[in-house]
Amino acid sequence: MSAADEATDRCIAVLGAGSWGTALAIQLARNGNAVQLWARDADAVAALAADRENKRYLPGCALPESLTPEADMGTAVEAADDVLVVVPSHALRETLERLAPLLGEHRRVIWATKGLEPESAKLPDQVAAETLGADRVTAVLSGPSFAGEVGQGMPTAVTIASGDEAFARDMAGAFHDGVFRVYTTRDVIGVGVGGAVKNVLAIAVGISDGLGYGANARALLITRGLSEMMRLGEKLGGERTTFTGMAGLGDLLLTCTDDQSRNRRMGLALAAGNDVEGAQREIQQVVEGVRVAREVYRIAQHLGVEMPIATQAFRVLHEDVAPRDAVRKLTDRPFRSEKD
Ligand SMILES: NC(=O)C1=CN([C@@H]2O[C@H](COP(=O)(O)OP(=O)(O)OC[C@H]3O[C@@H](n4cnc5c(N)ncnc54)[C@H](OP(=O)(O)O)[C@@H]3O)[C@@H](O)[C@H]2O)C=CC1
Ligand SMILES: O=C(CO)COP(=O)(O)O
Repeated sequence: MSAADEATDRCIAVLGAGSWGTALAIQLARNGNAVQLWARDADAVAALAADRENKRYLPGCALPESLTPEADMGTAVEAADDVLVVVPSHALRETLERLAPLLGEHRRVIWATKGLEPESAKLPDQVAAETLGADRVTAVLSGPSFAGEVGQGMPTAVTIASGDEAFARDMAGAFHDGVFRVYTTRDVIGVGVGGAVKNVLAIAVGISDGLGYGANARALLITRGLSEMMRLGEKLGGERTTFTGMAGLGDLLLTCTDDQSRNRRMGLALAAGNDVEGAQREIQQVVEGVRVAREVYRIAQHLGVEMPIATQAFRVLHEDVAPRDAVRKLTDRPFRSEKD
């Protein structure tokens, strides 16, 4: 009997019905969980219920029967044992503030958001502690996982990080099946930093590829980008091994090298001469790296962490530096030890 045939009694509320929220909700439902899928827009919820598909964000992936679209957050949470939040990082605080009074004592919260809070540069776990209270049991899901492939049931592996090992194991069990693998760790900070910084680096690689700089430059940017991620991540308290795992190198490789990535496509569009707003309108989904680049630049400056690739991505995105000049700034740097 496959995991999908084994219905569990567990119900999970998924808050956010964009591409990733819908794909994760489908995976949970396929794996025998009841799912309440909440979106903020009642018309979008009605369309999900009528079409049994998310035509706007995840076309071609049928919603399993055990997945119920729901327009009222209170109703979705009331029916659920635990809650999965999948909104963009700029919407995380307001979503958790709405969620906090609905949680009761026992419900635990996991998010799959990858980014930093605009202006404060806080990681999602800091935003969660401030809005839900430091005692709330929480976790983060991250790793190399395009929504479309998860929606189609293609093999994927992710990491779930939590200070509460029982919650990490429970959520891993809710998701894990023959094609969707879950690893667990306690390193919430490292997983959060990996998921945020890779977005910015994917924009940088998209710019380089879009300018036609080739495979050597791509390998350079990914490898040295990983060093930047590690430098910042360790300074913030993440563990080195996390950055060579699924939520670090795994997601960095995926996002930098495949055109399913919206961040990579942003870089390609900038290299082709588009501006950020025009590219964002074309892509029509969240491009986390645009805002996150500003926050990564801010904390790197504040902490004195050298991040030349992320800095040049920030300058192209927010200071009107031409893509070609930004890449030249990187290649013009003096030679140095590879260990630095
Ligand atoms: N897509 C992917 O492959 C993956 C995405 N992620 C991460 O998941 C997070 C969500 O991204 P993703 O689903 O891809 O984004 P999408 O652009 O596909 O969808 C965004 C969703 O968030 C909703 N939303 C936006 N603002 C708010 C708000 N203020 N309150 C409530 N809902 C809001 C949108 O609703 P509306 O339509 O009403 O605007 C929409 O449903 C991001 O941090 C992303 O990095 C992680 C792994 C894979
Ligand atoms: O996080 C992702 C894959 O792991 C999705 O990447 P993009 O947001 O760049 O599309």
